[in-house]
Amino acid sequence: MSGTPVLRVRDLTARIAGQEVVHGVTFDVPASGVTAVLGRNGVGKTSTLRAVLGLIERSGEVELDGVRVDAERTDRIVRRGVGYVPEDREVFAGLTVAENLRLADRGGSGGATPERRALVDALFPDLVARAQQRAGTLSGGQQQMVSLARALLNDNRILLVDEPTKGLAPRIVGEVAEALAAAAQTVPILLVEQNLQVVERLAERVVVIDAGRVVHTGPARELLDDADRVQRLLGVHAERPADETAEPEAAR
Ligand SMILES: Nc1ncnc2c1ncn2[C@@H]1O[C@H](COP(=O)(O)OP(=O)(O)OP(=O)(O)O)[C@@H](O)[C@H]1O
Repeated sequence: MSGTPVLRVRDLTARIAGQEVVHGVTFDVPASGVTAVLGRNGVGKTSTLRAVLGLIERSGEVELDGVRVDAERTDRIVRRGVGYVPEDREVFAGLTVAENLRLADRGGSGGATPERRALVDALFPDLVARAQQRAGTLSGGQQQMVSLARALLNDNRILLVDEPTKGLAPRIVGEVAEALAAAAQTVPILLVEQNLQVVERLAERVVVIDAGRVVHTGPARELLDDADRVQRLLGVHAERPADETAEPEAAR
């Protein structure tokens, strides 16, 4: 891998309610593009993201742009420029789209600038049209766009995006993937994703986790081209986009 990684994770261990769920994971995230975190259900992908953010008890080393942040509180890590798009989207259902975005603005030098607002408006024209609509009345895909837009408003060094296409209809999965691809032109993304077509579309590199441990890292293409290894590591068959009969959800 060339260049200094934006995120270096070394021997990261995480606990939930005293029980260890991530057992010493080590990986790097390059300073550009999309790095996908793959693995079967319940292997510790979400917990790894949450441990990086300090949302759950953890030990080990986390470096952001060469600076150790593993002893810092979540709010400090976020202010250093780590954006989080959680699995459940977590939009404020009773607030409008515009209010959701306004609340997400971190302010100060890392907050929304006119340029960043323009970028978000260009990426999500549907949200501009629905600025006064309550977020709770949006579709799942639109709520995902709000969640992504909130993270993109701020000046982040990296985005941690957790299963953004989960539960979405195939057409909407494509739209979310397009938005992520455009976002990845502006900020490196660490993406938890189970849909291998989306991984193939977006990711340059993969980190595969099994039972709380990293079992494979490397170029996405190399893994996805190796059906036996995909089956062994992920327990699924790699569905190729060219395969018109493939049901995206079948890859989960
Ligand atoms: N709040 C919790 N309390 C207790 N155990 C939890 C909690 N959240 C997660 N776990 C356990 O931690 C382990 C890792 O879960 P995690 O959500 O990180 O996995 P994951 O790979 O992201 O799974 P999924 O693909 O299902 O989202 C699992 O065994 C899970 O049961």
